Amino acid sequence: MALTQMALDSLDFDATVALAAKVAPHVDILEIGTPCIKHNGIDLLKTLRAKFPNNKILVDLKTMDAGFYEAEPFYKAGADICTVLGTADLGTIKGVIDVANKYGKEAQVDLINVTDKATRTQEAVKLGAHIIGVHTGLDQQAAGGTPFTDLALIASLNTGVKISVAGGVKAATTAQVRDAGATIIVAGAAIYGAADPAASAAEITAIAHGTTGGGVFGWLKKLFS
Ligand SMILES: O=C([C@H](O)CO)[C@H](O)[C@H](O)COP(=O)(O)O
Repeated sequence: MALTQMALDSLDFDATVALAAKVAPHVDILEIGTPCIKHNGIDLLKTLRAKFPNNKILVDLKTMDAGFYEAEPFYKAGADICTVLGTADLGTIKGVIDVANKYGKEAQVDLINVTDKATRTQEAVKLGAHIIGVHTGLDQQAAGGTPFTDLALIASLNTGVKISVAGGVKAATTAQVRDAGATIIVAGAAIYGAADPAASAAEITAIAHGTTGGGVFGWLKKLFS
């Protein structure tokens, strides 16, 4: 069983709110992606927080400095999770963890572009990170990257801390990611690029939650639908 997170990566405020309305009933967490939060700012978080009280909201700040100072307004405005870059100084990572704890929320350390992912994960866990983010970014995906090898490495550490996985995950790979140890499965393009985003989100969540197989079962279901 893993939770699902839908990455809202549009730059358009109204289109983001409209897409969130379609997918919110079918996912656990709404993510305001980095380009989206940079373009639209904290007002978008306030709008989504008010409209979707039943979803957790992750704000993908990818903070690189001034962790406590940068993340605090977002937790105050209703974010459940903010991200901080694993490449940042340990003091920055600690700042986001500290402010998350101040508000009873969670901090996610994103391993994108971290060279020694095992060591940084252990350091982040020691600082009290709530979630480790295994992440193959959009540019890395364009060069053929996938998150599977990194996921196997981080899962093998058995830290006991939640693992979020992002990087081109789709319905066909959700079961693989779930079974490899993901606690949170992120999907962006697979949902917003689908003809029916709500149906795509529901399919991915059913597999992540384990209420449908996604493997042979999912394949047979598709064959006969
Ligand atoms: O975090 C992301 C990226 O860095 C831009 O903010 C994406 O939201 C994340 O990669 C999930 O999107 P997909 O890879 O399209 O599933």
